[in-house]
Amino acid sequence: MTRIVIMGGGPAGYEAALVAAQHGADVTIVERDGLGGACVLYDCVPSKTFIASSGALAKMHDLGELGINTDLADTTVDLPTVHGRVKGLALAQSADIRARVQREGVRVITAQARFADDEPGLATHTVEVTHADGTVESLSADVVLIATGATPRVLPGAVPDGERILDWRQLYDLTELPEHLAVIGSGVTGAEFASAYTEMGVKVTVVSSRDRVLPHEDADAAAVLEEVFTQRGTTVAKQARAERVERTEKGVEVHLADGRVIEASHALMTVGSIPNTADIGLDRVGIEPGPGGFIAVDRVSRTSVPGVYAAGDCTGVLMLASVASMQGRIAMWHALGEGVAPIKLKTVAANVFTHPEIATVGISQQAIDSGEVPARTIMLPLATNARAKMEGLRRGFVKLFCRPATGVVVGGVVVAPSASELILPIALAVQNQLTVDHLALTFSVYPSLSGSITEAGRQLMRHDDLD
Ligand SMILES: Cc1cc2nc3c(=O)[nH]c(=O)nc-3n(C[C@H](O)[C@H](O)[C@H](O)COP(=O)(O)OP(=O)(O)OC[C@H]3O[C@@H](n4cnc5c(N)ncnc54)[C@H](O)[C@@H]3O)c2cc1C
Ligand SMILES: NC(=O)c1ccc[n+]([C@@H]2O[C@H](COP(=O)([O-])OP(=O)(O)OC[C@H]3O[C@@H](n4cnc5c(N)ncnc54)[C@H](O)[C@@H]3O)[C@@H](O)[C@H]2O)c1
Repeated sequence: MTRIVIMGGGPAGYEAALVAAQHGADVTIVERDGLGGACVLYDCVPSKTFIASSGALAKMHDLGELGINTDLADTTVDLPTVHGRVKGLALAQSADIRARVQREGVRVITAQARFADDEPGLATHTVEVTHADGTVESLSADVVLIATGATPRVLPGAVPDGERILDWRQLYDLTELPEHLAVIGSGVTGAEFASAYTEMGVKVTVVSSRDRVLPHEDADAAAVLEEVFTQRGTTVAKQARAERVERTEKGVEVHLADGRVIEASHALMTVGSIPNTADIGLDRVGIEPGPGGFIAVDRVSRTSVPGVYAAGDCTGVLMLASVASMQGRIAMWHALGEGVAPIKLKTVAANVFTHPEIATVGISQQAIDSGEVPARTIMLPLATNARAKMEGLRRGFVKLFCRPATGVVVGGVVVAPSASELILPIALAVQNQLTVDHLALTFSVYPSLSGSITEAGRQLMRHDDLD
């Protein structure tokens, strides 16, 4: 029986464990915290639960237009209940995952894991496991999966103190909403929290080191979000690199590299994550971490060392829970000799959970505009969609991209309140190489937002294509 040890019990680790157990391997997960990993306990799940509450408030802002009068001044946020719900759901989901993997026969050890091979190049690997009480156990493995995830990056001049200078994992310990939150970093994490706290009625200033929010996302989508921010009174400081954050009597001062100073009551640091690869004994197996400490893997999650695989955020390959899970499963299928297709990153669907949401799949507009990928494109504003008008939605759009000659769908973007749900038909088309004709001829419900997707397909149909 193949002995598999998995370091880390996040989506990469636990999904891998389920696959390996299903294929009859002897599987152990070593997780120092709780199953579900940082994803379930501190990052993805808590943030989306918090956003569910802020989203409920966001909807109330727009009710007046639909003829429903609400007194927003009378609406209050019961923060202990919101935070209690965030933490409770995370713990419950972690417990569910633990029960599920244990039901499948996986051994779960709550401890810190590191490689302890006597020398690199051995066929059997040794994983040393240190329990909280200091006792040490040694595990032999034919295959090891490194799935240790990542941790918030700390700027030396802005070390989180859990009171005024916070990382996103400390937010749910606040007893009151911040009066004025400076969000440092405008990547996906920063944008999501800036949007959520804005909806919660908090004054927010986003500190973006670039010329816009969401520098890695679709530029038109980012522009919509900036419009919403402006409308709701959220400020975006652009070309603003935070050098340090100092505590003052009343709150914090964010000192920017160009000399500007932003005052706020709290600072939320969202300046990225670093992989948890520094203290896991990589040198004992002969793995040299790449730039930033990430572990290089191929498309079936192999590292440079036989018998050692890596998956998830510690590899730096699209830091998404869905990608981590798929990398973990692929590693196990490969290790156990099952037929496996290498991961295809061009088909990954992702969503930014702002209001409105921004969902993307496949080739980006930027790759098309730069000439890297030839494609025909269409952008339909939601304002032209009958259902959107009924719902009072003025912002947002559907973009669809297809190959010039064949009409095969290669990507798309949806900006809408439920973009995370609406992106699926486009993702299905990209994954299965469907054409714009397939979308065009599909019945969508009338009236519906998804009607804009089939309409985009119709507008990209070209019978006179000679290329
Ligand atoms: C605020 C935020 C929101 C996000 N929202 C989304 C989202 O909506 N959708 C999405 O797809 N992705 C989201 N992500 C990304 C997603 O959380 C990560 O991609 C995902 O957690 C990666 O899973 P993983 O298994 O690689 O690592 P993790 O979830 O980080 O799990 C790794 C686990 O390994 C443990 N570990 C580390 N070292 C050791 C060791 N030596 N021994 C034992 N255990 C160890 C850690 O304690 C941790 O529990 C979000 C990220 C952030 C920061
Ligand atoms: N909804 C989701 O799926 C979701 C949510 C959150 C995060 N994630 C994923 O997690 C990964 C990390 O995202 P992230 O947003 O946490 O990190 P990131 O690295 O993508 O963004 C951090 C941003 O902070 C900026 N920055 C760094 N130092 C700065 C400074 N001193 N001053 C001002 N700005 C500074 C960087 O330029 C960058 O734009 C991404 O791959 C993302 O897709 C996904």
